[in-house]
Amino acid sequence: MIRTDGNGNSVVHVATGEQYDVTIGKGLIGRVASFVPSLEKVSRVAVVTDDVVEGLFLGDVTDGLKRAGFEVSAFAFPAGEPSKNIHTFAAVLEHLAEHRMTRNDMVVALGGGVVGDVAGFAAASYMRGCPYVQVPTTMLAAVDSSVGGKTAINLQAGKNLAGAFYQPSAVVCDIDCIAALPSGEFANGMAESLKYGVLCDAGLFDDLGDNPRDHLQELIARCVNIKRRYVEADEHEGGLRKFLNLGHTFGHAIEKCSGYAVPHGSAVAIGMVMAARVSASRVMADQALVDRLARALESAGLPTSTDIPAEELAWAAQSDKKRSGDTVTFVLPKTIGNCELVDVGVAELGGVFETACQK
Ligand SMILES: NC(=O)c1ccc[n+]([C@@H]2O[C@H](COP(=O)([O-])OP(=O)(O)OC[C@H]3O[C@@H](n4cnc5c(N)ncnc54)[C@H](O)[C@@H]3O)[C@@H](O)[C@H]2O)c1
Ligand SMILES: O=C(O)C(=O)C[C@@H](O)[C@H](O)[C@H](O)COP(=O)(O)O
Ligand SMILES: [Zn+2]
Repeated sequence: MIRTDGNGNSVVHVATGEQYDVTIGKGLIGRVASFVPSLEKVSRVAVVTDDVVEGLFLGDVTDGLKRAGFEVSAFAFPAGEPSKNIHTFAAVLEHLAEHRMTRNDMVVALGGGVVGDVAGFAAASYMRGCPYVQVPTTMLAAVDSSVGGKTAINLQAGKNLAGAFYQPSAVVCDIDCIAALPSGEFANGMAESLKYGVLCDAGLFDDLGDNPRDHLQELIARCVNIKRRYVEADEHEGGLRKFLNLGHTFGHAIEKCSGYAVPHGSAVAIGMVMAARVSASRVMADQALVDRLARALESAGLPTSTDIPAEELAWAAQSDKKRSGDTVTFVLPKTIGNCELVDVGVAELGGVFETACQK
């Protein structure tokens, strides 16, 4: 459910084991503390960010936290997916220890999905878990990565191979930050937003095509509310939550094989079109679905194909986390608004990727 608070912010309550609110509105960046419950035991706050977001919003966030009475430290690492590794993770942990953070003190993840995943995993691990707050500044982080408690880093073998399920204490999304995003980064967030439409909401899929930057608060709240439903029903991904991986088995392989030159949102966009092609080849969907999905993604400024050879992608997909024994789970769209989980044998992966890559 989406409610509106007294100040016009949209609020989505996430009722996982640890419950929290996602608050979406204007001008929130300097008031993060006012959206976090139970702060009485917190005295120190460590803001983790990247070196692009540092120059944009770190001052506002730290000033607000200091005004609220906290001792504040900051740690910024180089922006981008290549930083989502064990060295950055270790450096964040060392920062928390050097600043004498206790298990009651709080981490603030200020930035996009990379910051959220690394800082969230550090919060999950530091002293076996300290509270953290997600402050998403990209569209992708606003609609997806800041909600649901998946945290992770990449290993040499692939994407998100080490991590934890660890819910934040609050998510505070200032749409003024999202409005300031360059178009390429906004587009990456549109891929995950359109994903929700393909999964379960054809109306959202259409509405996202209608000048989304003019309706940011409403659209972000609708996306978060959809993610909430999957996460509440299946917090640790035993079944239903697997649907949120639409486009990701292909997408993670594209990211890895490109040396992370293809950003996550763009890889998911290509991956969703690949999934639709595989659906069509199995007569689960028609070609019109492939074309409609590709058109929507292209209109949002996203790529829909890659030149990486199918066999390289199939090889990378074998180390995907969604592999279980000798099968890999794919999410295949049937219509806009309806998808199915399909297990594919590892021996069939080559053929699936050949089909997926046919333009
Ligand atoms: N945990 C989850 O559930 C989940 C879900 C989806 C994606 N992810 C992960 O999220 C990551 C992708 O996140 P992303 O797309 O936000 O990438 P990102 O964190 O790398 O951010 C993209 C770029 O935008 C910059 N930036 C951030 N906010 C900005 C702003 N307001 N204005 C200008 N520049 C800004 C960043 O510095 C960075 O250079 C991937 O690692 C992906 O695996 C996780
Ligand atoms: O929250 C989820 O569940 C998701 O799958 C959201 C995805 O968009 C996200 O990219 C996630 O990190 C992928 O999950 P993974 O378990 O395959 O790493
Ligand atoms: Zn994703």
